[in-house]
Amino acid sequence: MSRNSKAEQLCALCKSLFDRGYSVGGAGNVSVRLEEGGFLVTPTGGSLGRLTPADLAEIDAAGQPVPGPKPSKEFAFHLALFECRPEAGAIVHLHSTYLTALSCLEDLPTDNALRPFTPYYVMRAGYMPVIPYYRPGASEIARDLAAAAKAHKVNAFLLASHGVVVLGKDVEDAVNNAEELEETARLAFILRGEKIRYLNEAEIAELRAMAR
Ligand SMILES: O=C(CO)COP(=O)(O)O
Ligand SMILES: [Zn+2]
Repeated sequence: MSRNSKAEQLCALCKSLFDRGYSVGGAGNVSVRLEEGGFLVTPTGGSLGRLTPADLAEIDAAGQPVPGPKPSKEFAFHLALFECRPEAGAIVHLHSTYLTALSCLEDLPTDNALRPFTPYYVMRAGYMPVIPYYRPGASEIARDLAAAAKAHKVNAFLLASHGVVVLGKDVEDAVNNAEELEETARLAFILRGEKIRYLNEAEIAELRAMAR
């Protein structure tokens, strides 16, 4: 897909996320890998609901911002993930309500924030390791995400007390993964206190094989 089509698609899907309440205020950022090298990233501080291609920031293949709109303060973690996960074509970071609520729970298991109880969570995310809390924009987020992305071949990471980071083959895939995860977190809260039938190891293994 050309740079212009990717820019148009990124803006359209950011608006779609904003319109449905997955992002509010200036929260969240989205990036896409360009075929010619480099990346487009949403600008810092702006709403995801009102972006045009001219508002997008560009990072060159060497990881340096191209003169123009200032990239998200989280672009370092987007780059770190693109570097260690060459199959990822896009990254979505959201403060969506239920995933962020989940990220605020004390004593989350660091290897996986959500034990699987539906198949699409396993197929789209795998599971969801937790990165400790750091202030937004801190370089430690990039460091810890890179380490986690090397150790766990999954598409989603929960940033403690902050939000979620989701990978996908392209922007559409990353957005679909993020939507599925938010819905899974919502279900987890709806089911709190209920006796949940979790998927068993054989069921999870079958789903992981399908997702490959
Ligand atoms: O979600 C955010 C920080 O974690 C938003 O920051 P940016 O506006 O710089 O992308
Ligand atoms: Zn954030």
